Amino acid sequence: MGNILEEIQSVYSEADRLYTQTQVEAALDQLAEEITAKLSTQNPLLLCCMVGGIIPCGCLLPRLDFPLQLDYIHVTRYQGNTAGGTLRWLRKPIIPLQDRVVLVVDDILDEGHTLAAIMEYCRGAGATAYSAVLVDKVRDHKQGSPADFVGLKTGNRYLFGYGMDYKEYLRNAPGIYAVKGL
Ligand SMILES: O=P(O)(O)OC[C@H]1O[C@H](OP(=O)(O)OP(=O)(O)O)[C@H](O)[C@@H]1O
Ligand code: HPA
Repeated sequence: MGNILEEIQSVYSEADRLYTQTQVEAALDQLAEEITAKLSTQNPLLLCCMVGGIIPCGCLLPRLDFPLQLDYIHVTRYQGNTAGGTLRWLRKPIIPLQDRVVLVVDDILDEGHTLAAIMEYCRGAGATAYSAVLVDKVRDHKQGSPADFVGLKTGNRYLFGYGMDYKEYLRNAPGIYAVKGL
């Protein structure tokens, strides 16, 4: 246990901070404005993608001052690793999606596999589905469509903070950071 905590501390202290907390909060304000303009009269169902979506979704909710419902979905392909693998479906939403406007909220769009699968699932269940991500990582090969609402863009580095983890730690880091060397 000692070793992992030392590793986390050293990753944190050596990381590059790409966006400060103030910058992320400003991006969340902007994201919420765009979502409000598009969905405030649509009685949307927000789907928080666990685990990383919990912070962006939790930050957005009080900024979305109109009627909406909240449920969550849990699909994972990184499982504490810094490279993605196969998708594992751990939890589907309980609230029916048929004929609903759904907004899927996640922390990051990276290779795109996770969001593409979730959007396909939502549309297959009869929803009109939109997506919102706090971070869109700019990279060559992306699966699926771009997100409908994007907070911030980054280069192709391994990130943590505001929901994004390094080995399941550092989701709570108050800013968006890139791991040194990754
Ligand atoms: O665009 P992709 O390359 O598919 O990666 C993006 C997904 O990866 C992360 O989830 P992860 O599987 O790590 O689960 P977590 O939310 O529990 O960290 C992140 O929260 C996104 O859902
Ligand atoms: O850069 C990342 N950081 C954390 N989790 C992720 N899931 C996909 N890409 C990332």
